[in-house]
Amino acid sequence: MISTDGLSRSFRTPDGGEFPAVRDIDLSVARGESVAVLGPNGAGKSTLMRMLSTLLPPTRGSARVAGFDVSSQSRFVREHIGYVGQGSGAGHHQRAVDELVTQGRIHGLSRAAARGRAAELLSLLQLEPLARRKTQAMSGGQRRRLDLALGLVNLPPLLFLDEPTTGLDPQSRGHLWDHVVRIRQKTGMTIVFTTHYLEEADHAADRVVVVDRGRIVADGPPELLKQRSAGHTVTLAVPDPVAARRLQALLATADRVRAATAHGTAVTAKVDDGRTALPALITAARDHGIDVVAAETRTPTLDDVFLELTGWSLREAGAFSTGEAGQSSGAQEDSA
Ligand SMILES: Nc1ncnc2c1ncn2[C@@H]1O[C@H](COP(=O)(O)OP(=O)(O)OP(=O)(O)O)[C@@H](O)[C@H]1O
Repeated sequence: MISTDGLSRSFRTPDGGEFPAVRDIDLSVARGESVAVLGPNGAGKSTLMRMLSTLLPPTRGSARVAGFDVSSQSRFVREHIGYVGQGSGAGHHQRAVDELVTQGRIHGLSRAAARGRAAELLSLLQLEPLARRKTQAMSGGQRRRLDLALGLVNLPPLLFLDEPTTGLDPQSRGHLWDHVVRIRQKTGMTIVFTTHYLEEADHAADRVVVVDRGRIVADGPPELLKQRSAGHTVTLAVPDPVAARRLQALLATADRVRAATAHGTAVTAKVDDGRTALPALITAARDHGIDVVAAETRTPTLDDVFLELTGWSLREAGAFSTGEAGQSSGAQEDSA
């Protein structure tokens, strides 16, 4: 369904230079797959999606989508895809049903067929009670559901969703994904979506492509990410940064520790079982004359997963915000 070869996109910088937003992407997506493109702000996710959906020409490399070249056959590509961009694409003055009918007409449906399609989609996305409501009077979650319906008007075999849940509360996010999963089960549609949220990728994707600084740094089923992040994270606070670096060096070679990172006066260690490791690590520190002033154990966050995959903390790589509990695990140069 999608096949790219060295797909790249650079942007001109104000000083006349070039900024490589997407670099040498070789990606292949099979018919019926659901693929999550995961990464921090500025990683290049939207740029990649916009190239694949013909909204932005590549500066190098090529891509075929639904059997057509995105550069030379963009019209045919567009006939085979749905695209739901970031933010609300829905207009602000029409009623929901009219938005859908207009979109159907744009896709070449007769008025009657467009009305029929609008009714089907309103039902599918449980928007029937809101059919006559103007979009500016809808909640964020309702508007995103309408956006999703708009992306489905031409019954595309391939749907692109660019951060479809940004700005929604957790309940509305879950609700929207339930719809996407159901539509996919019903239609067998191929779906490619971008997200910041590991749990969304886990819920709705067969495969996760992690993008960092314009490149693919990991590609595989969500289990791959979870396996990488299995276990616990133990954080020990010590009185000063020198003690933290000493403790990091000590823990980096300790039996139970898979990786250790120092950041300021905190040392974070990746372990299989935090409950048994925590007392042992505190004892090891004290045996070496390092005072531990505070300690905590927690399950890994997406930030930890990303750190393991890329050596970068998501929070440091961009203005990343998940709303999840948890702290940044440490600076790249401090990684053990
Ligand atoms: N039209 C543009 N002109 C100049 N730079 C751009 C343009 N579009 C994107 N960029 C830059 O390219 C990089 C990748 O941006 P992109 O929007 O693809 O990232 P993203 O992974 O989708 O981020 P986010 O999660 O914030 O949406 C960023 O550094 C961005 O500033």
